[in-house]
Amino acid sequence: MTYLVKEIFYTLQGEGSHAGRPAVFCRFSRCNLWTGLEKDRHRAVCQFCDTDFVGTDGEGGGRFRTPDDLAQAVEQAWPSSTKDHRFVVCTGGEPLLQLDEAAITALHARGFEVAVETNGTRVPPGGIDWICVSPKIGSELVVTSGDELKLVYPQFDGDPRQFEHLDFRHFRLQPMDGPDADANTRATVEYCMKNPRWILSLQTHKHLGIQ
Ligand SMILES: C[S@@+](CC[C@H](N)C(=O)[O-])C[C@H]1O[C@@H](n2cnc3c(N)ncnc32)[C@H](O)[C@@H]1O
Ligand SMILES: Nc1nc2[nH]cc(C(=O)O)c2c(=O)[nH]1
Ligand code: SF4
Ligand SMILES: [Mg+2]
Repeated sequence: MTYLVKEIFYTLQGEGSHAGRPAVFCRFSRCNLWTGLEKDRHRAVCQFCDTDFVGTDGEGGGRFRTPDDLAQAVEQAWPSSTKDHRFVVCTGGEPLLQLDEAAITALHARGFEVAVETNGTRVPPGGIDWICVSPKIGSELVVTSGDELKLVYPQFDGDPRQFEHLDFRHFRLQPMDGPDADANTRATVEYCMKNPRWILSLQTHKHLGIQ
């Protein structure tokens, strides 16, 4: 199994329940809901993606031939040799197209707690410590339990109530970034205030000007 990775970098988790926590981000290449090419965006299942996940040419990116090669690259991005508080967020692209149990085991062996950001269309391998599912309207959601459900809002036909029966500990609503970001943020604040089951998730890294 060769892992295709767009980039690996150290920053703060910007979103969701772990916002503010130092983390290495491992951004896998490729997604099953969009090619990542602008020419295809209008016909993609997921059309609002804010991320470049094409190729392996980003900071720290590359092709990693073994689980341990991947874990070593993640460890290299962590700032200290102590194993305290090590945290990696596997994202993408869609990380569950590539992340397997062997990679998770290798990351654990180097002391990392492993979180995943997924669109919820692929069954996760065992061993993940924190699963954040962000459903995309128009795709089939197969991951119906996890730690955090983080819905980008608003999505056409995407009434948040349709997810409330699912088995997640935290329900988060994140304003859709893009041309209507300000209006989407106001709508998200209003929705959370009217429906306190949902807690606002801001993309704080974008406001902080960090990766
Ligand atoms: C780029 S995705 C990668 C992980 C996975 N493919 C997924 O969709 O969850 C990481 C997170 O960014 C969110 N996201 C993507 N585009 C966004 C946008 N325009 N505004 C707000 N959140 C966005 C996704 O919903 C997801 O929670
Ligand atoms: N700082 C920071 N936090 C994030 N949380 C989720 C991200 C993602 O792209 O998956 C992301 C990201 O790209 N940067
Ligand atoms: S599913 Fe995730 S990575 Fe794929 S296009 Fe949508 S937001 Fe981007
Ligand atoms: Mg991002």
